[in-house]
Amino acid sequence: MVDKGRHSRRNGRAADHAADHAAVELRGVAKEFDLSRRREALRVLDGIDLTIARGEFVALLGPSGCGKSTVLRMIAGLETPTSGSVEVEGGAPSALIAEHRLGVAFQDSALLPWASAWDNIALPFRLAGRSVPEERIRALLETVGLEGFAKARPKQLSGGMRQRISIARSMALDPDVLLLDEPFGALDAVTRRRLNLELGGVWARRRTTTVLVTHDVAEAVLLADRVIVLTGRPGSVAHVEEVPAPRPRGEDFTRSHGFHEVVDRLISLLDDPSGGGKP
Ligand SMILES: Nc1ncnc2c1ncn2[C@@H]1O[C@H](COP(=O)(O)OP(=O)(O)OP(=O)(O)O)[C@@H](O)[C@H]1O
Repeated sequence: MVDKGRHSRRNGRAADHAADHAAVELRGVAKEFDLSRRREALRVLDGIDLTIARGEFVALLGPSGCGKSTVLRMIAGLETPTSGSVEVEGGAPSALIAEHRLGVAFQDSALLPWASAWDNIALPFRLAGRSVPEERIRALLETVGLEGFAKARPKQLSGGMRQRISIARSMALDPDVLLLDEPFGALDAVTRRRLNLELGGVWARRRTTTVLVTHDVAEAVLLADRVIVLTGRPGSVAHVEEVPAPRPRGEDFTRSHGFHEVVDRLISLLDDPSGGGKP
């Protein structure tokens, strides 16, 4: 079992101060991209307010291009907001990254092509200057169903298998905040559902604060405490859906009336041509 109190003990008063803060907080965030070919900047996001509590799992849904990945990239410190603020664990994302407390698995997460699955998953330990705990790497390979592929190089694996390595790698250091951008996108439906259930269990037990971008409404409802529907463009929060079921959730939840009711409501919101059914 993971000890979430370790940062409090390690960082003393700094952690006490951070305890006053949400895990992730976006306030009045807008994002514009300057495109040289256009006279006006492209306003991708506007007026995004989002507070994510410690241990909460939030899924971001919305039409293609509404800015979901941009939100995630700002939380990861890979983009800066044009206006507004983004705080992670009470500070700038860069502070969390420097302490190796942020895990990311993005669609395009590059694996080291010359390194084995094992070494790719072990990479965060090496980057953090820590010794590689063999048992942990073995357990992570097993969690993502790749126990027989420890020595395989990325090019010997399918796209879905590479994604699973990225997921395992993002979890390696047991981060405080986990950012996942369509991590299951290249998987077949059966493997996707199996991993949803299995990793959903792991994340719920560890209470890792998680932000997941997905196009799969059922996946969002199965995994998340809250589903945020963004509408475009510029992207803003159109709807917030609380999923009133304790995590971890099993297959019985996916067969329940409550699950299907929420999935149907979200699908009709996303289907609304007026732009995501603003309440
Ligand atoms: N670095 C960039 N430079 C210019 N435009 C960008 C950049 N990054 C994203 N955009 C634009 O911002 C908009 C939102 O992109 P983003 O990837 O955040 O959307 P998304 O909701 O995640 O889309 P999808 O669901 O298709 O992955 C798009 O119009 C995209 O072209």
